[in-house]
Amino acid sequence: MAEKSTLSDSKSPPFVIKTVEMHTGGEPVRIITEGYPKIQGKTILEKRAYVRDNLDVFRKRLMWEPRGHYDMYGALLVEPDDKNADIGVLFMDNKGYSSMCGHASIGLGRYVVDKGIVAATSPQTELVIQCPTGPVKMWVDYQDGRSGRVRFHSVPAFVFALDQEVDVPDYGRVKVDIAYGGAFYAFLPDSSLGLDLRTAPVQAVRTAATAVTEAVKKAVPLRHPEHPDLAFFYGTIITDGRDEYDPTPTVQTSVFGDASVDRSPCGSGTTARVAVLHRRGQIEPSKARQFASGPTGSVMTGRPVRETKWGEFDAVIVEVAGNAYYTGTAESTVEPDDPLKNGFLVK
Ligand SMILES: O=C(O)[C@H]1NCC[C@@H]1O
Repeated sequence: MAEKSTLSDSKSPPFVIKTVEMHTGGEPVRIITEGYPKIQGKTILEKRAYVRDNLDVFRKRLMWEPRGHYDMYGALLVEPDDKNADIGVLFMDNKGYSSMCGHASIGLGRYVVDKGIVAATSPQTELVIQCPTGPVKMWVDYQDGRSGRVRFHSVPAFVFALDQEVDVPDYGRVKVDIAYGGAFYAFLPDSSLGLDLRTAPVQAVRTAATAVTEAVKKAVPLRHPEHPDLAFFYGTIITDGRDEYDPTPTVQTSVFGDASVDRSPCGSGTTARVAVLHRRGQIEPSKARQFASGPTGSVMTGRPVRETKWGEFDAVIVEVAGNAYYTGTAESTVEPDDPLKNGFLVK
């Protein structure tokens, strides 16, 4: 990387990182477009490990305050090593680097088309994004020179455990379903935590979901069909318990990373939840279900498309769709003598 764009602590100006800012259903997507140091590694998982082990200060500077905020989310474009992919992406949040992110992928779908990284075709443009979890195929609506709604098929989603019992301090013994939708999530209804998603303050949901996450992490060793690096537990999604098909949205709040609250319905979580609903016979390919975010009410749709296998797991390809919008651009800078230049979080 050119000296000029390093975020180094050396004397003068030089640090400038450019970003395009979007949101999907209210959840921020900070797309890093210029100024990141060179990322080493052949495979996308090697690149993810490289940024985690060598460049984490850049994540903190862009995700944390004062340039970001507690619940900020970012996407870093990288060279794909999958020859069928149009771009590669690493995801970042307040804690680290996830393996798949639906809301960010929806934003990226538009960005890739609008930037001309993939030539736009009407009525929709097809593209593939290589995520750490694997390839995500996308269709971006494109009409009259404008990109719009985005649909994606992530890697096969699978149920890891149904009705897994865990002891959650302060909440008691609860049953969770655990599923993979590009990342591992636990699901449980609000009623089993003594909450009502429609009225509970977001802080109460954040606290309860985080307690479940900690309990599941302690109690349940995960297995990923291909990579031990992907066998990490990402978050807990509290639902309104309305699992049986209904044309009105079912509400869910996803709490992931370091107790970050998703403003969107959570695309990877929706993928995982559809796998659970499919396993329980509660959703059909012909009837997409609407999933609404607890904090904002924004909606994504999800439906199972076809059954498949991934390693030892019965799996399903899930289609999720949603809308992302641009909110601006930014150039982030650092002054070497700023005592808070590396970012901070106020909890
Ligand atoms: O849409 C998603 O998949 C996510 N949103 C923030 C955390 C998850 O990755």
